[in-house]
Amino acid sequence: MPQPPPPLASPLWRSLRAYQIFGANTEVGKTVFSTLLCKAAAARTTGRGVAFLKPVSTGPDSEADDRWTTQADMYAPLRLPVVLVGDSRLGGISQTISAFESLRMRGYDVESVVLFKEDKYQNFDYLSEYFAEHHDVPVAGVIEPPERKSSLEDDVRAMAKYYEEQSQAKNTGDVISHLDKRHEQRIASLDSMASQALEKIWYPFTQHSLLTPKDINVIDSAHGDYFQTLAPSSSSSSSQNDSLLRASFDGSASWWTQGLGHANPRLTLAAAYAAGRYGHVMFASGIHRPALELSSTLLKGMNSPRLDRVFFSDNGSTGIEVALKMGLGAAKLRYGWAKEEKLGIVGLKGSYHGDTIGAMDCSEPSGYNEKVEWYDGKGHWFDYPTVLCIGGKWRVNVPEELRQALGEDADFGSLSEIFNVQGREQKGHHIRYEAFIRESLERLVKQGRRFGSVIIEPVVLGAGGMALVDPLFQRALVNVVRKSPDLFRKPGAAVEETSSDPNAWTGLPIIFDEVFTGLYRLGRFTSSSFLNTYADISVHAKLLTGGLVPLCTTLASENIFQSFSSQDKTDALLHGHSYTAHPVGCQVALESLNDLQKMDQDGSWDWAKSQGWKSSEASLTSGQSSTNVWSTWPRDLVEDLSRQTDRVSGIWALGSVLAIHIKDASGSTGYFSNAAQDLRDTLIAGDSEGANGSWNVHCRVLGNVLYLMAGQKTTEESIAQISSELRKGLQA
Ligand SMILES: CC(N)[C@H](N)CCCCCC(=O)O
Repeated sequence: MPQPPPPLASPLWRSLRAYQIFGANTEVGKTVFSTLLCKAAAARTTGRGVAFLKPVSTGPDSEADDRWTTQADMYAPLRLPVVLVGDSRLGGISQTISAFESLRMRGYDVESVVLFKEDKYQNFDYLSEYFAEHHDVPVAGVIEPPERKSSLEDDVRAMAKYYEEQSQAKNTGDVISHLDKRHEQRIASLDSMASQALEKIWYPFTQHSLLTPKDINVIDSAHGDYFQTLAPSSSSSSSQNDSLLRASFDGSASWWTQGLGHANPRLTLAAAYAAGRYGHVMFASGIHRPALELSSTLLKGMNSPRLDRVFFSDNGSTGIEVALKMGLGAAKLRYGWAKEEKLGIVGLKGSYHGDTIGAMDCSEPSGYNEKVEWYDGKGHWFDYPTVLCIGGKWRVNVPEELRQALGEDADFGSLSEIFNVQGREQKGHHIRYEAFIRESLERLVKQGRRFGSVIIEPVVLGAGGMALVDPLFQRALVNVVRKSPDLFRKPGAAVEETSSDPNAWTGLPIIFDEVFTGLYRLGRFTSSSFLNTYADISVHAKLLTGGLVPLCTTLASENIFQSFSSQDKTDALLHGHSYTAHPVGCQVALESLNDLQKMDQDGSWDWAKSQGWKSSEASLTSGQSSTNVWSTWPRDLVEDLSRQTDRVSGIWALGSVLAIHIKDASGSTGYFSNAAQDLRDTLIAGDSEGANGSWNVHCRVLGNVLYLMAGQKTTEESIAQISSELRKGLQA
């Protein structure tokens, strides 16, 4: 089978300069200007060649090379500096400005506009002023070529004379000088960025004293799943002939946000449209189409009888704070707790719901919060069984301390079998879980603990170390809490009336933090579906906007919503960010969700599902399709790597996430372990043998866990290439 080409590096060399000529229209003189610029450049580069390439033909079917993508989109990953040939004819001003804007919106640097100077429409005069004033881009005018002669010979002679004269004209020379200057500036800027960053930036989740310039990922641009980063060899003396940039797979999906590809033109256009139509508009007591349509799309996609209302905020952390206010507020009201009777949350060990202090307080004490002055963990965090592939077997691992209550580790034939929660319930697997949870809660309540909400990340605990939780345990937790209002009401308080609303919360409001796990990250619209249950409050961000802009939504049931309704203004949910429901985010989210849902429906992920995940297991008797639990990462990759038991303690893959738990010789795990660092360094060093330069995999680790997160548009070829790097990296 022919090998797919390695990921594409944007071409940028110290000596060789490459430019792209775009025309604002047909017949504007692309060939003439290309010839003039090549001749002018050749005159300056004694002994070195100047080459010109017309990569594709357009036009009618019989002449066109490609009809499926615009050329502006097709070449975008190369991000060559652009010379735009403007249109000097009637209508040419708007043609030229539109072309410029379309290129700029796609991330091109239009360095120079060139066009014919002619007297009738005088577009040159207008455009020179326009581009100088609005974009600081120089416009060069060149006299028009001579009229076509009747004889070919005369015509060739006249054009040769024209090219000779105009390539030496000052205006043409100025274009080349300007391009040279901009080239030098671009490289100088890339060269100095890392050291400047060390002086000016305060990085997130980074110990600066350990940081050197070489640790800083200098990103020139990004496209699809790849950053274009400054290659380590770029500063060496041999670099005159090496591309300064290399493709770097964005292995953390830019901190779990990326789904539809960097610089996705549809999302960019959606953002530009909303910015152009609204900018940002105040949302309290207002409404705009993008927010309303997004709310309907989200609620419909969640398909939950318990979710009716959408509250907008900025990012996952703030969306969680909103959810906590909703859940704790509703519980306090229902059970009649006084203001000073503080309520805690029920959660899971290692959970992490955001970096703001309220969100931190619902995580157990850990390295993340131990030095945060105001941190005050408020809750109980259950330990739980996790799922890992170990030595080729899919296993539910029960922590040592829980074995007496929950039983021993159990092996399953596949991940799908573990996720068949209804099938496992029919076999009674949940009974010990439920008993353990009920007994633990009873004990805590007897000790005087009070709870106001359950908050969990369905299935995967992200920042807590990419732990894949046994979904049956989380389902048991939800079910026990819902069946146990007796544990949560204020002692001595009258038993509350049963609500006529079948979807009213019972026990405690259940909050699902789907910020990382939802919206197809794990292969499904909502990760709650893995638990086969519905939340009362559900938080969504990250993939919500396909990876372009921050936005968060907290969805709630009508019943929760009504808890805040009274004649007293202070009973309302007094919360609202300045950029609440910003139209740009809403429009981008709408576009993202539509695209993701379309991909789900049209079988875009069939290639991934058929990589070993689509099997017909006899155990799947409850109408649950085995293909519902699948990953972008091939099953044989996961199972093969899991057999490297000398280095790997376990591995799992679900949706676009692959998590490798590396053994730590010192026995320590968690964020402060360094066990996964070697593998990360190997992947970052990259494949130096790529045909058009080296490429690498940029990723982050969570202590002893190295995870890779593909996008929802990542191709089978990319996954195969990265899988091969991973196999090599683990053997190294
Ligand atoms: C990205 C995100 N949701 C959280 N704010 C940070 C999670 C911890 C990541 C730590 C790291 O990458 O070093």
